[in-house]
Amino acid sequence: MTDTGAEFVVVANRLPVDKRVQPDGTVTWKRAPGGLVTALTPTLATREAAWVGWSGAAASTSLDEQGAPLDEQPRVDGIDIHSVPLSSGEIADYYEGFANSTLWPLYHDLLVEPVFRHDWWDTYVTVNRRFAEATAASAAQGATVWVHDYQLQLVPAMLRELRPDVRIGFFLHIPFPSYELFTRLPWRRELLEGLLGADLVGFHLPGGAENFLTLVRRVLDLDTSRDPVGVRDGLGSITTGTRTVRVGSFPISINAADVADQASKTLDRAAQIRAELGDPRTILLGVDRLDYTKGIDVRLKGLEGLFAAGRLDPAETVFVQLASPSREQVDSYIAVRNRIERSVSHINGTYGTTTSPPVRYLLQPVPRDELLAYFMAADVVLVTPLRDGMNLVAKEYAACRADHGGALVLSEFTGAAAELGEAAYLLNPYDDQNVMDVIEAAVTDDPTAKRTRMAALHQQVRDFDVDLWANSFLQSLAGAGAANEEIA
Ligand SMILES: O=P(O)(O)OC[C@H]1O[C@H](O[C@H]2O[C@H](CO)[C@@H](O)[C@H](O)[C@H]2O)[C@H](O)[C@@H](O)[C@@H]1O
Ligand SMILES: Nc1ccn([C@@H]2O[C@H](COP(=O)(O)OP(=O)(O)O)[C@@H](O)[C@H]2O)c(=O)n1
Repeated sequence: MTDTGAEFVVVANRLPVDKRVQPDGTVTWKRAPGGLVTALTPTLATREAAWVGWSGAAASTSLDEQGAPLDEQPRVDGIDIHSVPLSSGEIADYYEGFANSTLWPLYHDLLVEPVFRHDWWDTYVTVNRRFAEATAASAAQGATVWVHDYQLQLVPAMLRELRPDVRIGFFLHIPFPSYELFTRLPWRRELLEGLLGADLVGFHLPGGAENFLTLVRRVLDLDTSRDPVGVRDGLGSITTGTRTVRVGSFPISINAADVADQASKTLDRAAQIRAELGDPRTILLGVDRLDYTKGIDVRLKGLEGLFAAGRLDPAETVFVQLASPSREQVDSYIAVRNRIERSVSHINGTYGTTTSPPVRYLLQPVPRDELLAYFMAADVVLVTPLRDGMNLVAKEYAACRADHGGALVLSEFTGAAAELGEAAYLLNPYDDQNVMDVIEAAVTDDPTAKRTRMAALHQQVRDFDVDLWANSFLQSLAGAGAANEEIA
């Protein structure tokens, strides 16, 4: 960062770097691979950029050899990192509590009962203020600030108060609920007012944008546009005081060319995986954070039903579930893990042999290359969420399969279904029969029909990639910010 601050600032709950504290107390920071940092790499590379976020660990009080606090503001790969410290109590109340036990289930259609606690809300306000203050301190005069996701919905208004000169964009990565669900929140006004500090509020889908416009109109009694919101176009608008807040739909994507290129280098490993799994006729694959929204139990139940009915042969089928541990202290995550593990062991106990269990389940992070090799080995990838903002796994699989092999089973309740729904094998995860029918069709369908579908999926993700997402959001933000600055 220059003395006067960064011209482009990303604010997200997570930092794009991993902090490692060695036994001798030395600290190193390494770039962490992740969707958001990959998405923003080209933008970050062309400007003086900063990233404000949390390291993922409780704040340490470690000191260096001279007794000074360890550096929490390193520069990594040209990005100024501003680490926002959280105590273990704040992690419990802000991250595990309000973000992931209140907002996450509420915004994901009440898949589990949200918990409403005023003490969690108070910590959410405190932590959002800390993020806003760190951002205000790191942004140059007139900078562009892009705030991300449900953990930080109060930051836009807090930042606007501290720094009226900056352009503020906000993007929500998860679904945005209807009036009926959102208004359960005791803090509904505060959250909407928090978001209205932005010049542009973005969602994956037009439906989320339209829910937001309705809520602002009905809860805050503000004037809003009423026309349908388009994709990357046809923005909605809200008039608040002297400013206009623009509202839009910007479906996130991936760097498809890069994923295809990396995947093409994993073919030997993919063949080896197939052999290690016993060279079955069909390899089915699931790749998810272990989250109750992802419908891992839905696909296990579908598979069990197909084995039980003799529609799939467990001796010729292997289902690999790669699950990465997530939010492990939260009760609903502990419960879904127990459900999944019971189901895996029931299926293997009933339909397996001692040498060939039909389900292979891993609960640990998998290196990127290995993950891509699994995508190349899979005959069918099962993406079966009960609700999901986008789902990048579906897009990554489509990007990998430049060979037009494989098949994608995709839940209607993902954001990705809006773009991939025509060529994927689309299912309703709430309909047991449909889940079985669609998985069976994806396994047994005519190979030419499958190749046609995969060719269309691959082309879709190549045409609508992550640069388009970032550029279209930032262009709309520039327009919205400039219009507000003219009025001011
Ligand atoms: O940071 P965590 O608590 O470990 O959770 C990981 C991320 O999960 C969520 O991802 C969402 O964003 C994806 C990209 O837009 C989208 O494809 C997916 O549907 C969403 O669930 C969350 O929104 C992030 O903030 C978390 O960092
Ligand atoms: N075992 C796993 C599971 C997911 N992932 C990655 O985590 C990301 C998940 O993104 P997503 O949009 O599908 O879902 P969220 O976990 O962001 O809700 C993808 O980039 C996956 O490739 C992984 O690296 N290892």
